[in-house]
Amino acid sequence: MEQSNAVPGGLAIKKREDSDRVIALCGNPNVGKSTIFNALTNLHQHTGNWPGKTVANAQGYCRHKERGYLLVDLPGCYSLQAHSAEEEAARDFLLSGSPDCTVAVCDATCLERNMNLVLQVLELTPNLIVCVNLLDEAKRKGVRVDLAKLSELLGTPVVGASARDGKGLSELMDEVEKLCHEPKPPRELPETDPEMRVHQAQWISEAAVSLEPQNRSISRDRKLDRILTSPLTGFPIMLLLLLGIFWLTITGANYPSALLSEGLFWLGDRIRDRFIYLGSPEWLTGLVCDGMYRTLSWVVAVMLPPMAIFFPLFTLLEDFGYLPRVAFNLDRCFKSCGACGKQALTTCMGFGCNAAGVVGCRIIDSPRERLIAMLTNNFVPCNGRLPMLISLITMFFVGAAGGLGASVLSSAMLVGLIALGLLMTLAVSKFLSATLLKGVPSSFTLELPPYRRPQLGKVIVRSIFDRTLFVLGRAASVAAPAGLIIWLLANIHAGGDTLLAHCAGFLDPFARVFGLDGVILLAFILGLPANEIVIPLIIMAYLSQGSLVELSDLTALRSLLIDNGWTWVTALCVMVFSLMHWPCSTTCLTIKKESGSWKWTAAAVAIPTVCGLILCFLIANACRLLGIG
Ligand SMILES: Nc1nc2c(ncn2[C@@H]2O[C@H](COP(=O)(O)OP(=O)(O)OP(=O)(O)O)[C@@H](O)[C@H]2O)c(=O)[nH]1
Ligand SMILES: [Mg+2]
Repeated sequence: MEQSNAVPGGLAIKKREDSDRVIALCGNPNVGKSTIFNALTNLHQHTGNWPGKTVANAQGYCRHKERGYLLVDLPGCYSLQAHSAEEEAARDFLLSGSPDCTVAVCDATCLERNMNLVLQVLELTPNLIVCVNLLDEAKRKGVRVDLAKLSELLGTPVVGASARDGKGLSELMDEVEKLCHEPKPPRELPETDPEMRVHQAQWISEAAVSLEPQNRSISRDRKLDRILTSPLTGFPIMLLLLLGIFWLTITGANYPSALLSEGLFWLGDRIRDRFIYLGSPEWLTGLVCDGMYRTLSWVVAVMLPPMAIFFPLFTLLEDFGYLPRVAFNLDRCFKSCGACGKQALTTCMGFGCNAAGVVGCRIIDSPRERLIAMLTNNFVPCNGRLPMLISLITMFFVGAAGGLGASVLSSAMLVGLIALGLLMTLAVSKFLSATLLKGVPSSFTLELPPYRRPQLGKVIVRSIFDRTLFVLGRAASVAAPAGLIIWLLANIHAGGDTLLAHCAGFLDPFARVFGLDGVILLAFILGLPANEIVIPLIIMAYLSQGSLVELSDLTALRSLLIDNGWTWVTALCVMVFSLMHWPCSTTCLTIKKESGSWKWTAAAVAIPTVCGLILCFLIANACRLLGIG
């Protein structure tokens, strides 16, 4: 049986059975709540080494000793006096009284700061378990926590854990079971005044924590911070790291991409033979094999390898704790444009997926700055657009010949494009904060988390299965129907010409003003559900118009594009337009949901599109005037 009841905090609790117990996981940001939640529920909440990843309550189911538990992962908060939307979500859920038991997750390396929240929750409910997490890190830093003493002082069960290695979780669930099935009677605790609580927290943690004198890892963190966040070295290192990531992505993806497309096309031919053998009518063979299957193969071959390399590399940096340092470096730039430095974090999330970046904007407290961050998130290319940019750079600017020089040049061009996107983000943020969204930038404190050694194997597996295959699945589910539409457009005749020719012809004069053509613009329009399918659609459309060539590699693709009138100027305009045009439909719907307004959603569509069109117009016409391209 499934039972559902809405509770404050924006979450409808869905129990499988009446006897299921509800467990809330609360705690300061970045202490490992979602890691514990994922380990117990086998779900995939976003984890990473920076505060503020979880922005809304999430729930998952787990069984322990034949009993069912519903776990609720709450956004991190420092206190129950909610200052931001996600703190409010956490507080409302705890105050609603629906959890049977609350687990307060603490960071063993800085217990004192965590104690404040623990004491506040304790005033709210006696059914509390304190989970002291990150014990492995504490050990490395010479911090020792006396768990028994802590339990005695707090009067609640205390469990130690290293959640990332799965240690202590079974003990935690044992305590949860005990507490859920023998709940403590409510006790009347007077509400402590905040200053008293601070002293109490200090006193408790001093009594329970002992420090070994030498502490090399803290001084190592400081040294590293001095290099990574200094005004002199911070920016060049950021650019070099980005260059390195793209270089690895481009060089690493080349060979598997070619292999995949060869394999998939070979399979396509076999499927076609089978269709013919079974006597399928020509239109059906064309529809399935040339329309749906081909588009799908292109999406898989072009997207899978770069994504399978880019995502793990990016996640490694995220888990290492580099992203907040990027935010720190870019803070001054964003602030001088009237926006919030935390926007750097949401911009980074946009690299994975713009919709995720938009949801992540909840970490920005001021509504004005949050809106600016949402409206400009699309200026960073998401993973659906990166492979397209990479293949165009390879085909038109570097040559598919390969070699170290070529791949470094490709990466440098990509970094240049991303720098352009970032510049546009800043320029548009400045424009918005001077016009429609006037205001003074608010100050914020962004905690720089300790550097953590990422778990290489786990990161690779997690980013391939959780992220790459998810994004690919979404793209593929759109690619097949889009392939079908383009095939139908290319094969249904009206008035002596195909529908595709009519549509492309209609758009052509307008598109040419901006250095594009009708087919390209049509592909961008049909690519609204997912950017990944734009290039496959362009290929399909050109192929259906002319002779059918076997497109086994980028050289063949380049000839196809050149045969259809492309020059490097066209490629440049397509790249710029890909960087700056309307967000995909998922991102648009997310912006509507987050901003609650169709007006701002329309602005989020119009702003990048207008910027892209202006830039393309300038590029195309400057080249035309100068007689180049
Ligand atoms: N060394 C170590 N790292 C851990 C442990 N538990 C979690 N982490 C890492 O700590 C970071 C933060 O973990 P999350 O689970 O995302 O933290 P959270 O409390 O959900 O964070 P927010 O949602 O931002 O409040 C991640 O990089 C984890 O891999 C642990 O026991 N040991
Ligand atoms: Mg979390």
